[in-house]
Amino acid sequence: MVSELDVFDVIVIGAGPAGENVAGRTVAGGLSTAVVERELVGGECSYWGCIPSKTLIRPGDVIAAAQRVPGAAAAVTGTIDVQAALARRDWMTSNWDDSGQVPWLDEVGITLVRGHARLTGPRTVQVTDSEGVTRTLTANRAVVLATGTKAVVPPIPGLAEANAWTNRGVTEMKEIPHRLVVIGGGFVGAEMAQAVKRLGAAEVTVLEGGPHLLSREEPFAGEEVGKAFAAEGISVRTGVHATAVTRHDDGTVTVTLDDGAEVTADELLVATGRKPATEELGLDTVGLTPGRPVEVDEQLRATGIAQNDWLYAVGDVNGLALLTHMGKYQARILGDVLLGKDAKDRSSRDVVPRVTFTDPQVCAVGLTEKQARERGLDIRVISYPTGGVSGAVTSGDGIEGTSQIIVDTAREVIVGATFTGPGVSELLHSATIAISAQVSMQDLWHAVPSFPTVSEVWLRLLEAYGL
Ligand SMILES: Cc1cc2nc3c(=O)[nH]c(=O)nc-3n(C[C@H](O)[C@H](O)[C@H](O)COP(=O)(O)OP(=O)(O)OC[C@H]3O[C@@H](n4cnc5c(N)ncnc54)[C@H](O)[C@@H]3O)c2cc1C
Ligand SMILES: NC(=O)c1ccc[n+]([C@@H]2O[C@H](COP(=O)([O-])OP(=O)(O)OC[C@H]3O[C@@H](n4cnc5c(N)ncnc54)[C@H](O)[C@@H]3O)[C@@H](O)[C@H]2O)c1
Repeated sequence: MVSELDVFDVIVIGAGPAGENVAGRTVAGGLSTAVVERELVGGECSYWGCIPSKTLIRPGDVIAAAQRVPGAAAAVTGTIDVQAALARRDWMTSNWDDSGQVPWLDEVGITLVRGHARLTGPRTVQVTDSEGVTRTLTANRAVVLATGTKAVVPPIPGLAEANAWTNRGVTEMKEIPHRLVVIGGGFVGAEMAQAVKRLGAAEVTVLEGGPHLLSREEPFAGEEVGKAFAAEGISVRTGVHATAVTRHDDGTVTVTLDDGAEVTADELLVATGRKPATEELGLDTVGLTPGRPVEVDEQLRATGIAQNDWLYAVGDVNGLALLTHMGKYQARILGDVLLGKDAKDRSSRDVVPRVTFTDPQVCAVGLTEKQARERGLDIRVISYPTGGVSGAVTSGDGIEGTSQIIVDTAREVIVGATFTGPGVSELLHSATIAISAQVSMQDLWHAVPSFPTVSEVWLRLLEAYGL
């Protein structure tokens, strides 16, 4: 018999940023809501993603910024206090303890159920706790999958036995390795390679299969980051593939490459992408395929199930945009959908803002040039050096980078933008607004950037467009 205590309007599986935000919205709208979490409330972002990675990047970034300013540079003479930097990371992750996040759930009235959840059929979720005790929950209105992703570990011989770091190992590190080798030069690999080097590693080598770092972004962005990495002694090898990994008895690890070269280090970070956490979720019981992302429509409703009015997916698990802010956006939209409002996701496919927190930063939103051309859009690509405006020069010496917009000439609106340069992340939201609201080039001309700010690149880009 089903206990009334186990029946909710909404059951959310996963208490990461996406799951927490759906639950916050539905409970505020009067729907009884349970969240099931098998690890820590807060998810990957709080403990092994955004928060510890950005905290570990910050000390090196601050020093680099000061070193670009004559006068201030002279004041930066010491080395980073690594123990203090790691202690701050520990504080930022609450020592991987979620007791600080749980009271919010209680305060707003969300029921937290600890354990591993799996679907057992439409609207039913079985939860198994750490003692093996199971409980079956039933949802009157919706089950929301918000289970996130896990690191992909490619099938390279020896890798599974090499005790390599994924994002978890590197964000939890207790000391800085003397030598680090990184497989994969995407978001995680690039950010963490530079963080570890700046925290004091003697040698960092990034092995990237594609032609340049940050393969999802404009090619110039990855090339500029690669150039900056070379200048600070981070070795980048592109177009290479690992064929074997060996962990030796002395603790060192060797990666053998397809060109016969070998790289030996003290730690190995695997940063080759993510896979959806849907393998043990009971997707097969509702006609979906385990291990695949849960594809959704514009209302975040899972597709591929007949007459689906109950199963939804938000955040990384739906594979649309693997970023915290996008998962939270989807959660807000879904909250409104479940409360009966006419809400739709307008941004997760084509208006996704993303920042790679390397130095230089790579900030982009919307389509890349390649994506725009693949869609057959008639475009003009306009670019201007980020360092070519007074606001960059007053910020320091050697501020370089590229600002680029992609204009759909038929509609005279921007469909993609990329800004590279040190500390330019705050520029990005201006482009996000322009793209999301489809502001015309003519109207942008009247949005005057302040002098002397780096935002003046907007003025130069519009002039280069012909305004
Ligand atoms: C190193 C690193 C740095 C990153 N930096 C950034 C950044 O700077 N900015 C940014 O926007 N994004 C960043 N990301 C991405 C960001 O972490 C993810 O997009 C975000 O965590 C996704 O949120 P989510 O709620 O969808 O999933 P998650 O945060 O993965 O949460 C899912 C939760 O579901 C739980 N769960 C899974 N399966 C079950 C189950 N069957 N039963 C019960 N519970 C379950 C998990 O334990 C987890 O707590 C980074 C990622 C990494 C790895
Ligand atoms: N600042 C941020 O917002 C931020 C930071 C970190 C992660 N994230 C999110 O997490 C996701 C995952 O990040 P990620 O870096 O793991 O994945 P990614 O997809 O960004 O990069 C993976 C890289 O590994 C390379 N690669 C794959 N297999 C390889 C192999 N066998 N050998 C060599 N190279 C190989 C790929 O070419 C690619 O460049 C990102 O897509 C992003 O959405 C965001």
